[in-house]
Amino acid sequence: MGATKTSGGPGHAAGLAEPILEAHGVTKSYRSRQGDVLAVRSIDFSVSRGEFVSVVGPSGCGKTTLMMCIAGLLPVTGGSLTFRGQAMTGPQEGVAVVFQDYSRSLFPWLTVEKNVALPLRDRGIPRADIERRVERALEMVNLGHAAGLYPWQLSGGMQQRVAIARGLAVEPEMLIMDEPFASVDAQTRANLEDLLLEIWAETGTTILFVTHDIDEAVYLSDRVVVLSQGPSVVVEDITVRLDRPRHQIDTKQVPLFGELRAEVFGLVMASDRRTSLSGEES
Ligand SMILES: Nc1ncnc2c1ncn2[C@@H]1O[C@H](COP(=O)(O)OP(=O)(O)OP(=O)(O)O)[C@@H](O)[C@H]1O
Repeated sequence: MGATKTSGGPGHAAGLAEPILEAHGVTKSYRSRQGDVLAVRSIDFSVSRGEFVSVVGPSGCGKTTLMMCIAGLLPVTGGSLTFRGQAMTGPQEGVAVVFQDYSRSLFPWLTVEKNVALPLRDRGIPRADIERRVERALEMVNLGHAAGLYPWQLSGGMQQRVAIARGLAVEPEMLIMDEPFASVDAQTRANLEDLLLEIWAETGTTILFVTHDIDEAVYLSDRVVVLSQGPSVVVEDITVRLDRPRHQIDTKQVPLFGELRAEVFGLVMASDRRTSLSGEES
């Protein structure tokens, strides 16, 4: 299965041009005892329906902050965010979030199926519908057999699959994933990446994915958005024209994969270096 310079996948089907998310001049600062901390300076980018977009940038540049704003969990300080053309003022029905730390996001006293059902109960979804959605979401992450187990009876990779199932059960139009595979070993990570690509192809859900891993960003995405050192701006928005479906070995051997990887790596390093040379923290 060779990967070439052509594109494919749900994000490249008809309708790609329709933006589901738009960020215009998004600014976010935090109040602290030492004064205001500007985390995000002015972010402009958009995501089309069905796209898989990764966000990378130096540590502390404001990736999580930006995702929290896009999820509607933090108010922006300036600029605007629109989801499906409507200004966002808080959490959206059609958006689900999966965080890195599954050990803190799953409730140990609830079974796997109850953990997955939780956000559906919060949304007042009828019981029969909840059962159907939980079953389907667990099947999608190959955990149908584990519905009655507790999180502490599962491996790290399985727990992260439960967290993904919980996001999928909401049947979101957009799934935000903040370093979801950072806490698992390399082999599990590769398996989870491929599982996520299969789910994306099957559901057509728009995915906004934060990662520190540049190979992962290039491997998974239609586009990689590179942020500067914080307070962040978008320094580059790179289109990944690698064939789909992708393959852990074959895709990574294609020259274009290496070129894209080097380009993204260079941008992140340059941004980091500019900051350390100037001695600026923000
Ligand atoms: N609640 C908060 N109060 C004050 N400052 C904060 C708060 N949360 C984050 N920050 C600051 O905002 C900046 C961006 O943090 P953020 O966690 O969004 O970056 P990040 O790119 O996700 O980091 P990493 O890559 O290390 O996970 C940092 O300077 C951080 O110290």
